[in-house]
Amino acid sequence: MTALAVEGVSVSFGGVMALSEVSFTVPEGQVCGVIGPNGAGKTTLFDVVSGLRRPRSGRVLVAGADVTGDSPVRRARAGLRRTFQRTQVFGRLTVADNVLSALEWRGGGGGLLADLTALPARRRLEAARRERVSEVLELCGLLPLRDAYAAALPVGQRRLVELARALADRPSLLLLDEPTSGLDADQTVRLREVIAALETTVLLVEHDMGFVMDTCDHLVVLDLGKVIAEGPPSEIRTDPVVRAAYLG
Ligand SMILES: Nc1ncnc2c1ncn2[C@@H]1O[C@H](COP(=O)(O)OP(=O)(O)OP(=O)(O)O)[C@@H](O)[C@H]1O
Repeated sequence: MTALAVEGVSVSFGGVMALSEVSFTVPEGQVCGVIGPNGAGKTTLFDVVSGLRRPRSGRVLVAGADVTGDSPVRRARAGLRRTFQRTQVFGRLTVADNVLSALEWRGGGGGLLADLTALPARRRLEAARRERVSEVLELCGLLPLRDAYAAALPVGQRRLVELARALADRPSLLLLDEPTSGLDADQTVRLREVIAALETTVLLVEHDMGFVMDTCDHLVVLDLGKVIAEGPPSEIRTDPVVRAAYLG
């Protein structure tokens, strides 16, 4: 099944075509990297897929459903999660509570009465949430830091907390914006392992070419708002058009 389809998407800012008739598809379970030089349109593409920006023309389909007119919140409810170039975590919450809060928004149902009486169903749900938090923290190598306040962490660890938050609810489509930025070498290896272990479809934008080549199944290369090449990393690495435009 196709997890994501971008069909003829164009975005312009004044006279600048940030995206021009961009089309590509990402099959379910694939890790797809979007690369390109500065100003190629990568962030704009992420904004269109996550719903922060409406394209002038074209469509975005998630799991076959046209979401072009849907808000970011609606897309999140449909299973899309995104991390940002600048990390977004709750500094005053612990690492564990950051992840727990990413699970909270569905609510446990039953309202105040259920809270007060701690109905068995409510307790089971709470236990399942806590278990999921531990699972995700372990996956991201954050278990030893579960009680640390996020604000006290260096940027690399905060980035992993943001990733853990994005993974908590088992997203169907995960968008990662510059995920290695701020990570040290060990954390970068951990990130690669986490992504490899996921069954989720991933779309990522990244400047670290070594990481991209090792992590992605498929690459889409943008230059000046246009797709100039796409294919597996081994082909992209040697593509003369890509080398001329980007890799040098
Ligand atoms: N809000 C905006 N207003 C005007 N022009 C914009 C805006 N956002 C992006 N652009 C322009 O659109 C083009 C694509 O920008 P975009 O940020 O999507 O590229 P990028 O590939 O993410 O670049 P980088 O790698 O530097 O983050 C650029 O020419 C940029 O100057």
